[in-house]
Amino acid sequence: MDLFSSEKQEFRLPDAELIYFPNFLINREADMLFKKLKNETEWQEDDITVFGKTYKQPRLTALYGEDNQPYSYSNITMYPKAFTEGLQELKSKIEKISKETFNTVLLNFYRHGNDSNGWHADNEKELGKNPVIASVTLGEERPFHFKHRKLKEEKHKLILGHGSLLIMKGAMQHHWLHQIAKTKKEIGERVNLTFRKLQ
Ligand SMILES: O=C(O)CCC(=O)C(=O)O
Ligand SMILES: [Fe+2]
Repeated sequence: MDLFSSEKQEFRLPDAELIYFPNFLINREADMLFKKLKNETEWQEDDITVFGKTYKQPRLTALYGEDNQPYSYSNITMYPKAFTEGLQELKSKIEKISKETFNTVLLNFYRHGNDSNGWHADNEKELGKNPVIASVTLGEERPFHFKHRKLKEEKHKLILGHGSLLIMKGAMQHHWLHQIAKTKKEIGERVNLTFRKLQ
């Protein structure tokens, strides 16, 4: 029996459901997966255009999916590679604990503290009405900031640790924004996976 993976924190928030499993993966498993994903993922470095100016996206990304449906966000269109066995295994484990299903995973590789993911919501049309997003963290822990679009006092931070799983669901992607901010601290690498369901 895995005592750790059943430990669960549920956050009561207006217009959102947030569930956190700090020890979703045991350390040894998380260490192995971090190395494997860091080395074997087909990472890409995309350009983003903001107000007519083009920048390098401040992190590496990769998309894997069960079918060939492309995924577009922030003026970037990504074409999925086929799920690997390792990703498939992780997906099954998440589906079991969350009782949800997923068909796509977007991976982010934060190389250092200057890599980030700016304020956004995962509210693309193809994710359906109330997207369920399952987010796994490996490697360096980073704070995950989230704030309500209208209720200004609703601004929070959750430290996402190595081997953790965060589920965002309900109306969260309509009413809240989230980010991984840059930091000047000397920190290590982090791999994040967000499992999603494209309709
Ligand atoms: O790196 C994270 O924890 C968040 C990633 C994220 O928000 C995204 O890929 O949409
Ligand atoms: Fe996101």
